[in-house]
Amino acid sequence: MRLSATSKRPDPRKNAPAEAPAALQQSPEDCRGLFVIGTDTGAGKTYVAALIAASIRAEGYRVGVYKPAASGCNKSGRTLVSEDAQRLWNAAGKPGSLSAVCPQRFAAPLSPHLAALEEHKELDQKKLRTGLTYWTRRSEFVVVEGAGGLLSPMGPTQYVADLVREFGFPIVVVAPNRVGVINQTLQTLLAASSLCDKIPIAGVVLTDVFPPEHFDPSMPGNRAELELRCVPPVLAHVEHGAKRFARDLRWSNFAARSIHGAAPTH
Ligand SMILES: Nc1ncnc2c1ncn2[C@@H]1O[C@H](COP(=O)(O)OP(=O)(O)OP(=O)(O)O)[C@@H](O)[C@H]1O
Ligand SMILES: C[C@H](N)[C@@H](CCCCCC(=O)O)NC(=O)O
Ligand SMILES: [Mg+2]
Repeated sequence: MRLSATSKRPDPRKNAPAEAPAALQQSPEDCRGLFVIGTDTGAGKTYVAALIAASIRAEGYRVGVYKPAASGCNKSGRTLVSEDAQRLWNAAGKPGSLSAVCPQRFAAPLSPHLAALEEHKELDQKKLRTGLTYWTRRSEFVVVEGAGGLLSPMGPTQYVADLVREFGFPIVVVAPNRVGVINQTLQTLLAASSLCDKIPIAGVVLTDVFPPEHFDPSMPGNRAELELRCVPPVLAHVEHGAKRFARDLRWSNFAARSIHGAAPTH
């Protein structure tokens, strides 16, 4: 770790300052990260990514959170608010600035580039990538959340998978505990191994998106089925409403530096 000021880990019991002082800025290539993808939109990425960010923060690290673009944002006065960005930012302890968590926000609940077009704008491909540097410069760890699934479009010819490949952080696949999850998870893992073949897959996290009263008979057995069929490990099963992971997982150990040395800056 090449921190210019100190290599000592901050005391997790003390409130970290909202903004890391300039002296704590580090080389972006030292930042370790995870890229949280889902089997689909609404799979539970934000819920799980927030728990991961909070867990790494509780280990005592400075955590950044990044969502390259969000759609389906709500209007608050004249600005568009991404609920995902807010949740991630809160979980990470409100580091840096909220607008840097998700610099490109659009209203329509569509693929971000189509949502941008609805507003007569263009999704800025460069900013999707450079926005990450804000976090890699000031954080020991960064948790990135995609939009939709791995093959959800991020432009006319671009996909979430392109960002996963370019950022170079290990993948966490979030899978919703409902009937259909086996097929969706295996398809996502296949797509990742084909489109992002150099990127390690840390594992799968199953999450109870529905409360117990929405029981479907696949729910009790989905974890075992996934464990049987997936090559990467099923790292966790997050129960509905859980505030933390049931098992004490050190998420910092699953995160890694970008395989490219540094995440892209252009
Ligand atoms: N373990 C859980 N307990 C309670 N609610 C959950 C859990 N996991 C997911 N959810 C809920 O399921 C819904 C979908 O989850 P979430 O918003 O995290 O999905 P997403 O994959 O981030 O979606 P998007 O593609 O819009 O980013 C949300 O209402 C979320 O609160
Ligand atoms: C509107 C959704 N919630 C999501 C975008 C999902 C795009 C899915 C496109 C597709 O795969 O068909 N936006 C977001 O994560 O910010
Ligand atoms: Mg989300």
